[in-house]
Amino acid sequence: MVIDKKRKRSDGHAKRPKASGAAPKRQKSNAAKKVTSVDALSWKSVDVPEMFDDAEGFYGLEEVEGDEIVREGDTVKFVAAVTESADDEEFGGFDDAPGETVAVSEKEDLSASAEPVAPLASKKEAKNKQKGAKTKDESKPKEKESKVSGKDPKAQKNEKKEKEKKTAKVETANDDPELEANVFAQAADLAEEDDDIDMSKWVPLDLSSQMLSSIARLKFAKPTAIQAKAIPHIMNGHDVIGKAATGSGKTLAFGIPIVESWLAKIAAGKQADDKKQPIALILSPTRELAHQISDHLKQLCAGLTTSPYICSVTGGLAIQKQQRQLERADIVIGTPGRMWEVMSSSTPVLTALRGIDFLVVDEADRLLKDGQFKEAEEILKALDRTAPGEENDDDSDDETPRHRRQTLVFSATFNKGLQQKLAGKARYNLLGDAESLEYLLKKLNFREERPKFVDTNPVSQMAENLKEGLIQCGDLEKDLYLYAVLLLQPTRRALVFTNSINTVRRLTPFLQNLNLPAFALHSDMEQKARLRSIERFKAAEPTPQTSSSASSASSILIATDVAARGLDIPNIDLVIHYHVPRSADDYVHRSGRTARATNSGTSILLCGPKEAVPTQRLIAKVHAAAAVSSHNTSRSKLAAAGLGVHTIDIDRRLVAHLRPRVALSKKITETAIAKERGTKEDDWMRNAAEELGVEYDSDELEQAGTWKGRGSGKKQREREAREVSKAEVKQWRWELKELLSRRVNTGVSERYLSGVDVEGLLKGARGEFLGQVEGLGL
Ligand SMILES: Nc1ncnc2c1ncn2[C@@H]1O[C@H](COP(=O)(O)OP(=O)(O)OP(=O)(O)O)[C@@H](O)[C@H]1O
Repeated sequence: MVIDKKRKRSDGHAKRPKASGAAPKRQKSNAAKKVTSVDALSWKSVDVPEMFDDAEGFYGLEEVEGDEIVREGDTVKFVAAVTESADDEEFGGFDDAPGETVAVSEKEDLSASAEPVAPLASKKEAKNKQKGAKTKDESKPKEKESKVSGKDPKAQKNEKKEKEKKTAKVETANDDPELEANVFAQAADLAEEDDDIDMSKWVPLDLSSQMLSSIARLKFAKPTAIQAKAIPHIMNGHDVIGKAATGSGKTLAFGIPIVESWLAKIAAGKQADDKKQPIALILSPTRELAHQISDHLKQLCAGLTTSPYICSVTGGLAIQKQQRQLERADIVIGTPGRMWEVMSSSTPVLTALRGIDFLVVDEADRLLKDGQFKEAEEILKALDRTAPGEENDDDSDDETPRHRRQTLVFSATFNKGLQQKLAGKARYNLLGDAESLEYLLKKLNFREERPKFVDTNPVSQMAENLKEGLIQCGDLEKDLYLYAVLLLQPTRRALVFTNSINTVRRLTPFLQNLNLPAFALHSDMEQKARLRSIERFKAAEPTPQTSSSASSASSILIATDVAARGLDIPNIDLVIHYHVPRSADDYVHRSGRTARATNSGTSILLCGPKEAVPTQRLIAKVHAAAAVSSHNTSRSKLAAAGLGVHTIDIDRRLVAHLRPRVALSKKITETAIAKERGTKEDDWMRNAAEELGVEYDSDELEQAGTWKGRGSGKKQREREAREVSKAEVKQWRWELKELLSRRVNTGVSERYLSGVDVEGLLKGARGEFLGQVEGLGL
């Protein structure tokens, strides 16, 4: 049968039930049908790429909700939906199952440099913003703007054009081609855009005209809340502790005043080229974040006639090169481990860094409390120590703070007690807290007794446009539900968080076997492999959220908490917590990888029976403050209600259809992992035996190592998996391929399919659905 008409759902989206709140109800559509003529169906044209203009056949045919093609004998009938009703079905919950052992926990030092990232608003968006801003208050702001720069807007525009021309010639501040390429591509894009943008909302911050035009190039028409509040304090010379939701622009909140200060120094001729003196040191907990901050600042500076030299100092890259870069750096962004390595081995570098005007501690709560505590503390001590021969040198007090610099501390999460301590309202208990965050923050030696505390999200820590959901499932069903969510939730990029490296190692091939584009990221990976994963994740062309009710992501990153902080990757619209995070703060940061800036996004917790209690506590902690302030309800009640997080009522019959393919993929994955592990162990034992000069017999050792204690079941399964033959695995692969070549039948009667082009109808690229599915209802 050839159908050359092209049709599409008129609303462009799969119909979804409304979020059901706390009550776990499932809704299902049950449309009445009537036989109708082909022309009476709601045909709609769809846009197809030019290359398919002449194509005939099925291309462009999409499911229309409720419409079906029925063949009875020799007659083909078209059946259309007339009405729709929904009936509710009680959610029965799932059977408990033994939990998966989370074997390897991750060390929190991180690696891999991320390429520059900074989603710039689309041209259309920018124009809309601009229009909106201009119609609101047309005349006043313009006056103000010209007052700031002392020039009329036309002159400013010309000056801006001139600067753009010059920028192309300006010596670039970077010489790492890998890290630079993206920055310049984006800078070039910006240069193409010559639209005027109303910057009046920035005027109260009293920025230089150079800076304003640089921000205009980024199309940021107004400062975010944290920028509006923190920038004036920093520019007035205060120490600042800034707290604001994830994705709310904290990087530029400290970046803009630092660059402004550098520009002022240049203008005053204080920054002599012969004796380079960095102006700022920014400490970041992860390499990815360090490179991202560096790229973000470079983008900001791309519009300046002269740019500060920005360099990142992180592990995984050649140390000699970084030492050379440091010698001419104006702004240094580093991870504590590598920073300390470089500083402690070079007196000139150390001396230069002692003269910085700004010390920034980004993601302070994490940087200062985990494995990097030691190095961070050493760096802080070294910065404050007065070097022999320098003024104020005093042998009796080697660690006299010089109080030259401003200290800026930022994060989305600071606990309440700490906030009070930082604001000088509580006493430090140094003796009892030697290893605590408070202690180290004391070490920061703020030059003011009371640093300015800016909190733009005192009530809720979560991003404004974030939807949160929870799916209850058995521990051993998490893989199944992960796969179902990835198929059911329309997504461009999805980020899946786990608590262990082993789970990342297992889930990545598991999803790949199911034809999903999954990449891994954890701290045990080689630096280059980590970089590649992030690049691939970012590079995959995001498919627009389609009308199809089952659209899988263009790319999926499976990561440990190494990706939880700071990463700003565009178009992540789904975060899945495969394991419930270890702390409420981790939940906030993980979820914050989506719904950034003005974008929206979804965060979904997969919760097994054993995780129910910690999950409840976590939700209560994250959301209770918001609810208490708005409803004056007790915290315990709110915790029980699972406030702020919707229980997602996923269609269990549909999920059951996915079970066979998930089971096959699991078997294939676990067999491959067991075999690989077996070979590694075998090699290790063989080498050890050789070194000891004894004969190696793997069977004998295996027998000797058999015990019946904890974990013996897992060992037994691994042993069995190692014995699976290649032919057997091949057979499983073939079966899985066959299953994946068919769309999941969501209830379309087989009767309807007989005699129709079944092949054509069943073929789905990534396990899509044949028939209507209702998504997750979030
Ligand atoms: N004034 C602005 N207007 C619009 N977008 C902005 C503005 N300032 C920054 N952004 C964009 O917002 C995004 C998030 O910024 P940033 O990474 O600084 O957030 P953050 O608050 O540090 O987040 P996290 O807590 O997750 O580290 C970036 O893509 C950035 O380019």
